[in-house]
Amino acid sequence: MRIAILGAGAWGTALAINLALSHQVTLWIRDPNQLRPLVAKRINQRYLPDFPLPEAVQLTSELDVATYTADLVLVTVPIAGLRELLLRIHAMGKALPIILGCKGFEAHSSMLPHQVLREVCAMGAPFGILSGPSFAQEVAQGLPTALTLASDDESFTKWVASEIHTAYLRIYLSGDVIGVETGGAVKNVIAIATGISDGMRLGNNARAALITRGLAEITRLGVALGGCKETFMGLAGMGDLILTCTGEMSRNRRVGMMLAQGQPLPDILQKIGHVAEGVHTAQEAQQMGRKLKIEMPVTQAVFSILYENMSAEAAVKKILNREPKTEFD
Ligand SMILES: NC(=O)c1ccc[n+]([C@@H]2O[C@H](COP(=O)([O-])OP(=O)(O)OC[C@H]3O[C@@H](n4cnc5c(N)ncnc54)[C@H](O)[C@@H]3O)[C@@H](O)[C@H]2O)c1
Ligand SMILES: O=P(O)(O)OC[C@H](O)CO
Repeated sequence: MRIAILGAGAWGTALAINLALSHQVTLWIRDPNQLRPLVAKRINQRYLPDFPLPEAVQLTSELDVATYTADLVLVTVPIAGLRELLLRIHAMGKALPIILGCKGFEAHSSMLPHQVLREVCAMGAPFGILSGPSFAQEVAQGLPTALTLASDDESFTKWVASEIHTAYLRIYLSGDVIGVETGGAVKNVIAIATGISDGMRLGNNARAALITRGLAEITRLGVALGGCKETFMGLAGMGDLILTCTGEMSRNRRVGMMLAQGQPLPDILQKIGHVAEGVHTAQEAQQMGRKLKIEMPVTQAVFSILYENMSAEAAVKKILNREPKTEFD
């Protein structure tokens, strides 16, 4: 199969390396200045160093070249670039089957990735969401990884899963697009919270509490948005939450650890040099929680630290001083 991967950050590059084992892969790079060194060295030095691109991966910064003969398009740009990219695809006038790999809510509209897709490309081509616990470096290394592929179209997910699963990449199917996307978006906010907690050396008990109560608020929001409760116990819910809250490779967790050291957010983002989707998603999730009257104390705490100048110490105190309540709503 011919697969176009649109977005040459860590995630797009890792998927290109993995999928090139069994498919013809073209990797689209938005920035021509990033394309030149990639073509010359065949290593994505900025976003995924140490992993050479197999010869089979073709490289281009021309969107029509990348998608011209593609049987499947995998979108791996950050959510901030999703709408612009989809508008460009739409303008080409082709109804391409698309898998979305970004995690977050769109800034200002609070839309999930598939909602942006539906708004921009109402052309009726099937689409799906690929999510779950997956650090790009480990996928590039060929280490075992399990992902969830969600779509309204079961025959489409079955076809895509049969094509993209490999010996080390196992794909589970789901019909719950909203649940899978909400889990992938909000886990990044909770990972910032656990990073803050670990950076403050609040201990293992505090981290376990944040993960568990974080899962409770992700589930409340996801169900209110139309997701299924059980999805949040799966790979795109609890699975990705555990990975991102505990894995040293997580950019969102690292943002939290640096916030705990008192570093200013712009400096942190510059040092990380990659997207940390939880930073913007904290804003959108906090607003949605308020609008839908859903209790999201951990998200609120991260929002207050990021956008309301609240100290991490004050945020911790506020969470702990809440009235006792029953564990399950
Ligand atoms: N890295 C991972 O382990 C991983 C795993 C699963 C999912 N994801 C998701 O994939 C998405 C991309 O993450 P990443 O890790 O590849 O990011 P990254 O920071 O490694 O790379 C970002 C890439 O997107 C490009 N970019 C930045 N702004 C853009 C815009 N406005 N329009 C188009 N392109 C833009 C950059 O040039 C770069 O190529 C995110 O939503 C992330 O949550 C990442
Ligand atoms: O490094 P993070 O925090 O963006 O997390 C990457 C992936 O989403 C983990 O599944």
